[in-house]
Parts: sequence; C-alpha cells; structure tokens
Amino acid sequence: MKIEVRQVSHPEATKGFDTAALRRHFLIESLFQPDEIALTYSHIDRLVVGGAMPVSKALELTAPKPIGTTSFMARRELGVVNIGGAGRVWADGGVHDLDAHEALYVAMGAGEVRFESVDVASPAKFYLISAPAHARHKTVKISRAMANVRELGSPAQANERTIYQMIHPDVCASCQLVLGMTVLKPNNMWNTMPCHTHDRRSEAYLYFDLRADARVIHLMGEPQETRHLVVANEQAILSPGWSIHSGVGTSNYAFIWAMAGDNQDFDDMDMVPMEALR
Ligand SMILES: O=C(O)C(=O)C[C@H](O)C(=O)CO
Ligand SMILES: [Zn+2]
Repeated sequence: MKIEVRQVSHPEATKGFDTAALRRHFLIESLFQPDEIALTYSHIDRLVVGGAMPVSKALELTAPKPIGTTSFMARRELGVVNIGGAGRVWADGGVHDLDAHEALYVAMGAGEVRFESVDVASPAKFYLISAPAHARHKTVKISRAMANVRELGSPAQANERTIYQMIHPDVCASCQLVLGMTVLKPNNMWNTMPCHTHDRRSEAYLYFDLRADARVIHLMGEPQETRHLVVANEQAILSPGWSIHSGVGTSNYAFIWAMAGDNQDFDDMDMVPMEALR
C-alpha cells in the first residue's frame, strides 16, 4: 500500500503556483495501479482519496503512520465506488458484491477491509474516499437504483447531467461523508457551471469514463482568481472549501464527487454569479 501526504495550500500562495505546482498540490494522477492500494492523505478535512485495483490477489486496507490508529477504520468512515469490472469488498464481517457504478458505505469500526476482483481479465477498480468519523453507523451497499436522483442543466448550456446522490442523508447515514456520481448526457460537456464554493466543506472529484485521448479542463481557484488543471481519465482533484470546482470535457465523461466538513447539506453552496468569475 502506498500513501502520499499533501498539506493544505493557502489561496494567496496558490495564486503564485505554476502549472507543475498546481498539479502537485491539487491533482492526483495515478489512483489505479495493478495489485496496489494507492492513497493520498490530504489535510483538507483530512480526506483520504485513492484507489484499490486488485488483479491477481486480494488487497487489504491497512493503517500506515499518517492514519494514526491501529486499523484504518478505527476512527474513520469510508466510501467505495467500483468503476471497473465486478468486485467484492470484505468489510464489517460481510462480503459485498459491487458491480460497476455501485457504492459501499463502510462504517467506523468496520475492522478489516479487503478488496478482490471477480475476474482477473476485467479487474475491479475501487475508488476510495475516507473522512474522520465520530459515530458508528451501518455499513450499506448502495446501488444506482437506491440513489437520490437529481436532473440538472439544459442543452442550451451544454450541461445536462444526472446527479446520483449515493452517500447522502436521504439514502444512508454517515458522519461527514456525502458522495455521489454525476453523469453528463451525450453532447453535454460542462459540469458544475454556474459554479460555486462551500467553505464549510472540502470536496474531491474523480473523473472517469473519459476517452483516453480526451481531457477535462478542470477549473479551480477563488472565483476572482481562477486557474485550470488538465485532467485525464481516472484522475482526481482536491478542492479546498475556498475553491470553485467545475470542468469542461473535450468528450463525454462522468465523475464521482465527495465532500466532508461541517455539514452534509448538498444545497449549501455559495453560487458564483457569472459576472464575478475572473
Ligand atoms: O454536476 C454537478 O453540478 C455536481 O455534481 C456538483 C457537485 O456535486 C458539487 O460540487 C457538490 O457540492
Ligand atoms: Zn461543490
């Protein structure tokens, strides 16, 4: 298992970052490595973001030093979304089969967590996102059918998309984590525009189902001081509370968003008027 620690960047420092520094601080380029769990520990809301890609063996989620407890789940909750072939997750004493686009909420105190692919020829790719937790809820599998569905956007704004809220107070209880998947309708390229910030919560995006030769131009930064990251398929971005998080693809794509912080209110956003963006 690998883990990289990223410190918090102040918005005033971020203004002076060149492309390489912006990418080093805010972009996670390689989450899915065969037979590896690759994690990034970010000090924004102590989010742990990563991927587990079991191929020839099962992979166990252990607790390296930055986690600070004897087991990973001792004082944390975990969201898992499979974006690959069929897979299985052992957690909380049970086995949970996860097909593509299915999610699992793993409760604090779940004990050992292990990941396995059903078919070596089509390995599972488990996206992982974890936040500190203070209470034990239920470990629950969330299919797309169980998600809270929100339709947003319009063809005229090239942003028609479906939001599947999966770890959300209307679907399952969690301490901090709120997680979902947004799927752009064909020929619609913009996500989260008009854009917003929410200083009460940090967020992470994992872009996926993007063609290998396509990119998402992800917009970040304070609304009056925007920067961009050029993002490839299966790469993730970290979005501190002060930053907008929006993107436009050169081709169709989907993404998984996840948040943690002071509240779980999806609609608690500070919308940025278009004329304020710089
Ligand atoms: O398509 C969107 O808009 C989103 O998915 C927005 C994210 O869910 C978000 O930023 C929630 O705060
Ligand atoms: Zn947001």
